[in-house]
Amino acid sequence: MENNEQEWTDAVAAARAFEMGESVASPVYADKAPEPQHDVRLGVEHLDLFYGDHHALKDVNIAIRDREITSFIGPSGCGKSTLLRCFNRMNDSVKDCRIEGSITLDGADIYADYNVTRLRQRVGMVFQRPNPFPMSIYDNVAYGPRGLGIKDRDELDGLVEESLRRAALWDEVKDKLKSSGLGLSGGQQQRLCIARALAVKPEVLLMDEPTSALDPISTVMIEQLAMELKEHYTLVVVTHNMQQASRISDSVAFFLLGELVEHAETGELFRNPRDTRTQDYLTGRFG
Ligand SMILES: Nc1ncnc2c1ncn2[C@@H]1O[C@H](COP(=O)(O)OP(=O)(O)OP(=O)(O)O)[C@@H](O)[C@H]1O
Repeated sequence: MENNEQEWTDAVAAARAFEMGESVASPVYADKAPEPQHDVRLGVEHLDLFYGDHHALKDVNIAIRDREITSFIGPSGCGKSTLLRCFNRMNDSVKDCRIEGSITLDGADIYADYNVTRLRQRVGMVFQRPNPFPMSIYDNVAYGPRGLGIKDRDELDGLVEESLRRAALWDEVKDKLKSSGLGLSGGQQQRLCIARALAVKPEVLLMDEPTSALDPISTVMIEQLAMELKEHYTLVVVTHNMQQASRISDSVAFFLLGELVEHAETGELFRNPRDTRTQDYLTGRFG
């Protein structure tokens, strides 16, 4: 399946969810991970993930802190998106995907007895390519709340406006809320998708290469937006863009071949990587 088809399928699956009610040692530097400034929101312990026989994540341990931006970097195929998708169980629908270990959200194991609809309401996702639904701007944002049973027009109006404001799009679209979301520019569409994710009042926002399909100006807008959003949300961002990771992240995790090699404060990781594999990647020796 093409990537964008997969993303569309995932986005629809997430939205629909609202309607239904080789063996590698532990991360070398796990003990030197950044000192927590904020509470741990997502905790990953001894996570192994297999796609059939393929061991895609290997004994991953990481703590994702609240109201910070954590970026995942690493060469293509190292497992960044796979881990991101575990956080709201988007891999559940992947045939032959199996996980071992635990992921907790505020201490509760999301792979134990956890309501997946509730999980996807608390943990929203923004994909690489903007994927507005083929409906009006208003209906795109109201889609999730309606799926959660909100019917009151004033309440929906309030949620739509608040979400579009938070996504820094309100001023640009307030006079054309009935127009199709597909008529917006790429950067506006991505902000619309962020507004759509915010409308169900999530606590965590996952972003999978959210700017890789955008022009530089739209990229800057999304980066600024992400930095504003972290005041209220926990953000996890997959990016191939090292400058972006260094600009927006509080901490950065470097993955290689399914292993979390190093997780450190952003300045520390870029200035003083502890693992030679991280150094080699950052200096362009591979990847
Ligand atoms: N649905 C799937 N079924 C089988 N294998 C998969 C599936 N999704 C990913 N993989 C494999 O798992 C490994 C990790 O993939 P993943 O997409 O998580 O990597 P990534 O680091 O996000 O890569 P990229 O930067 O290219 O997006 C790769 O070898 C990939 O081919």
